[in-house]
Amino acid sequence: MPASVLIVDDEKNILLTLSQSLQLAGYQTHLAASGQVALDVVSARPVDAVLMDVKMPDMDGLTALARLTELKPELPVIMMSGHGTIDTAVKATQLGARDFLEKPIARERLLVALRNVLKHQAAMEELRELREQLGRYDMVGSGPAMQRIFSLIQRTAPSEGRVLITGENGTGKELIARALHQHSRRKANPFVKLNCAAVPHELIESELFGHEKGAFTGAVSVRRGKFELAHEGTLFLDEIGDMPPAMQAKLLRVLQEGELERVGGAETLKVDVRVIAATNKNLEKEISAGRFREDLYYRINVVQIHSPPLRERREDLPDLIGTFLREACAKNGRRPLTLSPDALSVMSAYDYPGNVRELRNLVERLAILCEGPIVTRTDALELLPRGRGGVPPPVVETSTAWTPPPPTLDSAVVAAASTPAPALVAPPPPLSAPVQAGFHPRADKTFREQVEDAEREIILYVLAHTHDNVTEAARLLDLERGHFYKKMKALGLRRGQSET
Ligand SMILES: Nc1ncnc2c1ncn2[C@@H]1O[C@H](COP(=O)(O)OP(=O)(O)OP(=O)(O)O)[C@@H](O)[C@H]1O
Repeated sequence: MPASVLIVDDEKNILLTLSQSLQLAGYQTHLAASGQVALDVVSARPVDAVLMDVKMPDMDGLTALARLTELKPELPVIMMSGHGTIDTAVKATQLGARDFLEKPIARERLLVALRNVLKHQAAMEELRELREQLGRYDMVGSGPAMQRIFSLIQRTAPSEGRVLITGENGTGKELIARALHQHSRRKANPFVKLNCAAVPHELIESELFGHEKGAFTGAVSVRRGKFELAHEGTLFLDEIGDMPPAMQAKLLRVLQEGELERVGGAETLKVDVRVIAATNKNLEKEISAGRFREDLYYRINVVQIHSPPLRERREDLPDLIGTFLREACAKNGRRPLTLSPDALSVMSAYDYPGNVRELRNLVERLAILCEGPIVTRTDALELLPRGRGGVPPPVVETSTAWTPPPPTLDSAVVAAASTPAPALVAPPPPLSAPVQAGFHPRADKTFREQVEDAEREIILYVLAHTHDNVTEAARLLDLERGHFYKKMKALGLRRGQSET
């Protein structure tokens, strides 16, 4: 769609000349002979940029500029004047104008200014989108379920096929949708999301299709809907099972014909959008209950990706916890925490009814509250809600130690593209460390001896984790290197013991 520019000037000749120049350069133009008309146009039509004269009768350009920025803060405005003084230019910039052109305006100068503001606008939108997505693209997990998901993403993303993502809340459905978009041919275009459960039923139509000014009470200006905003990109319809039946019929029409009308509008708009839908409901049951249209189900369910609950893929827990712990420590400005194997087994036994979202929150809480450099079994037990999910296992001797997180989706997809082998992500070998960080009171030892045993275990564990790197081990335990050596000596420890 060509960008549309609103030109505002009380001189008809100027309006026509500028309009002609812009149309020749491929822009769509709207004309307004006064500030008030400009405000009306902007609230009635989608406009991408405004070119406005400063000196106009009735409402001068600077007043109109102030009102415009109030109405549409993101809309770029270029001011122009034949009597331009530095003062006016400064004032215009303070009021939010993106550029200031002096009349008579050379065509080239005008086109450059316009290109710049539109480019800047697009970059800002991209940045906003990127910020929103930051940290949400990397999909962690290397177990069979995640490998199946990676493989489906890899095969489905480049196609135009609609995808239905199913799974409980917090299992990563949105991440999968974003990954599909990121690895599709549409990735340079918008990814737009609508959560059908979060919008009141009476507003969902205007959210999806947009509305004209005055279409209903509160429609004070024209608004593009999510379909229009996602043109040439991807529209992610989250919680589609909550879409009201009347809307399901309208959605079906857009999916079949690629056409829609804004609410209250007569013009038919063509849209090119790939729809990805997600639900935590069983849509087949919803169809049997008469709450979901069968024909819509078949339209959206070309490929189905199921994201299993976390309790059914516990093998991903070490990677997820490791990644979240690293992120949370960095975010909260603290040194990386190390998770003891016993803390990991406590955390692995819990059921996570809120799935990965709950795990992420719990780990962030750990990164804030845990006092020592190592997360112990006690820390983990204190963290988990009581009476829900799995029972923490008894303390057992374990050699399961820290495993670094595997590659993220990006590298996994690349790897899979060059190697058709079934394993998209090869989990790194576990570190073999004879570790036991739990505490068992013993009658045959003094308190001092038991403290020393515990110190010995911690030091051996950290040495195993750092492959016997004493400097790194001391850093992890927050000890001076010299002090750490002394401690090892006092406890009868030497390097190399941790590997045995
Ligand atoms: N495999 C994963 N790797 C890393 N983070 C993940 C993974 N899966 C989910 N998450 C994180 O868990 C949180 C919830 O994920 P997301 O919003 O994608 O779930 P959802 O299934 O769409 O949830 P809802 O159904 O409630 O909308 C996010 O913070 C996301 O980054």
